Amino acid sequence: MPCSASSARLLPVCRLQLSPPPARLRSPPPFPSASAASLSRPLPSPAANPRRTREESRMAATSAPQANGNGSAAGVGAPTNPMATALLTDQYQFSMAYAYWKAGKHADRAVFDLYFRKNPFGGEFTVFAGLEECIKFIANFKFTEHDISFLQSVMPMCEGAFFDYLREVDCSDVEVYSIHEGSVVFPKVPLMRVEGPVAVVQLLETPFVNLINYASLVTTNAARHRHVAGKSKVLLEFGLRRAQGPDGAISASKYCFMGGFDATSNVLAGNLFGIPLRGTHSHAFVSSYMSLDEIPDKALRSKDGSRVCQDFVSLVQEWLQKIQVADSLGGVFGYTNQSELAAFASYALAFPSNFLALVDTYDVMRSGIPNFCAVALALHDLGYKASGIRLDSGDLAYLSIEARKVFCAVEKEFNVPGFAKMVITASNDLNEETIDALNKQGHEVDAFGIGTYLVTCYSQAALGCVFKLVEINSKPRIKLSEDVAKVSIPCKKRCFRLYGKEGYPLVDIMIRESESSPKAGERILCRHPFIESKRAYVVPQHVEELLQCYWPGRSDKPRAELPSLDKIRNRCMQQLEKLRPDHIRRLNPTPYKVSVSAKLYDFIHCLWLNEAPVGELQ
Ligand SMILES: Nc1ncnc2c1ncn2[C@@H]1O[C@H](COP(=O)(O)OP(=O)(O)OP(=O)(O)O)[C@@H](O)[C@H]1O
Ligand SMILES: O=P(O)(O)OC[C@H]1O[C@H](OP(=O)(O)OP(=O)(O)O)[C@H](O)[C@@H]1O
Ligand SMILES: O=C(O)c1cccnc1
Ligand SMILES: [Mg+2]
Repeated sequence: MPCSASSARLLPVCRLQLSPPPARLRSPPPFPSASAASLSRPLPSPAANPRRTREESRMAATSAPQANGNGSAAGVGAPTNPMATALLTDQYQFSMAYAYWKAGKHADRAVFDLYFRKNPFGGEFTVFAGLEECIKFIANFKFTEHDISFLQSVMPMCEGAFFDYLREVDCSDVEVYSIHEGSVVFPKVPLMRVEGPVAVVQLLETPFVNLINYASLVTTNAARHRHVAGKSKVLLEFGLRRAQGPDGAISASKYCFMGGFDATSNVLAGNLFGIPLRGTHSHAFVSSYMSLDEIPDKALRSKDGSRVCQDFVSLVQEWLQKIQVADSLGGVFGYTNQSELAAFASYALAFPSNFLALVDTYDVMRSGIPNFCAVALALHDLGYKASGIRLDSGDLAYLSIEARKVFCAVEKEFNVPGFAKMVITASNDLNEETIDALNKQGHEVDAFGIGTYLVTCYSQAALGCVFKLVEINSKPRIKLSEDVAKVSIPCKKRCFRLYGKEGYPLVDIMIRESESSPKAGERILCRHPFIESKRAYVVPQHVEELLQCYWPGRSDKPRAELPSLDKIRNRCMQQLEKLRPDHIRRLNPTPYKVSVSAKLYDFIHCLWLNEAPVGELQ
């Protein structure tokens, strides 16, 4: 607890014994939960400063300068991060491009699959994100003269004509087929299939994997936090200060919103993507005040404008006295910290319609809560409705329950309808586990502010997406490994999600491009790609083709539109709701089935035998 020279005056003194102080993190006494209405309260309108709607943000991005005509023609705009340019790749991609070129192989038609091998966070689902940024990346893919000079300087061994070739390279002959962004996805199924001249697609490997990896990881993390918190809670992303640099922070804000968060504290993300902005205030604001004398203008006009209270601070003090002597509050509130009261009163004068106080700077129950109630009741006299409190330390279950008890008592004692439903926001190193623990203990938190664990994906550092060659010049290719999980699934494939009678997805199936699609009502054999004994007949009620054309290159396929962030978020929410609950539960979730057709199964194993040299025992 912070302490100043004048601590004797500042420290709250407890007159009567409060309910026993909690042993750290012990289970609290039970208390009825807040009504549904308090939990489903709509988000207050976003920050008052001019901000773009999500649609305007998209339009602005769409009109961003284009590096080449192709991107412009596609009208998809520039990547969010201006560092996402053609040089943002690993050096070995250029080495390979040169070797392909030297061998006259650079224009060979290659097909690569982008997929991951294992769901993150010990779960059995992943949310796919980052597609829009990949499409923006290829729409703008072009080497500038500056890039070419740099490449010449670092690859002096390469023939000059190679750089003339690079000057002409763009993604106009590349095709990208992708699962819709925001979809729930599973290991081994291609999230994207990228086709094109092998040298060019090879250059795309690193940036594509980079743009998908963290995006999908953090979206999944956000979706997991949403799942554990439940639909009715407000989730605020507070990670900017803790994220891995500005790009990590901006990406986190965008993708946490996609994964089900309601708002962010990150102002630039609000501006770029139209994500609702939310925020409270910090401890510094509270501790910057020393006394009530620091408030020069104490006047506050009533909400309806009909009258002016000349001394709002005195009104607050009157209310504090009433709280201190109120019988129904059990006379538990003694002397509160007056510098905290000054900070709250001052904040209320600045934001009378959105008053929210951080109540844990000195002592939550002995000072923060009564001071908050005094200011909130004074605001109520003038027709305003306070928003609530934020708890940022201590036992959040216990404190939220105790705070709610006080709000209920105040509502009754002073006949202030709605006071009991004051929003309680909690923050402080929250994550899936702590929210789960709070749920198990019982709590009265309405909104969670989550930073570090969410945006750094603390419990898993990377998703581990890979980009593997599956076909070249129409010849299927395979990558073998001692570890079966790492053997790639060859061939240009089409992928389908088969839904069962109850509307849940049953299994994803990959088939060779030449095979006919699975059809609703028709029985199909689904085989585990590598384990012979694992197979099942499925009669789907509904069949969904997963890979859609998002970048047609020179083909005449229609291009799927990139949806708005809101639409992607809705897709994510809906897909998670459609998934069988045992696939998303936290403890021992059931793996979702991923399969191949009988033909593809046979082909994989035939190619495997062909490519694997037969060992010889001596
Ligand atoms: N009832 C609870 N059950 C489980 N975990 C909780 C509960 N209440 C709080 N926590 C978590 O316990 C941890 C408390 O951390 P710590 O002891 O460092 O913080 P504090 O002392 O309360 O706050 P600070 O150090 O910021 O003053 C946080 O991660 C918080 O989210
Ligand atoms: O805890 P996180 O999930 O990362 O959420 C963000 C945190 O950032 C702020 O305080 P900060 O951590 O900067 O200071 P504090 O811990 O001393 O409050 C805020 O009060 C949260 O506690
Ligand atoms: O607005 C807040 O309360 C906030 C924002 C960022 C980090 N911690 C808290
Ligand atoms: Mg902290």
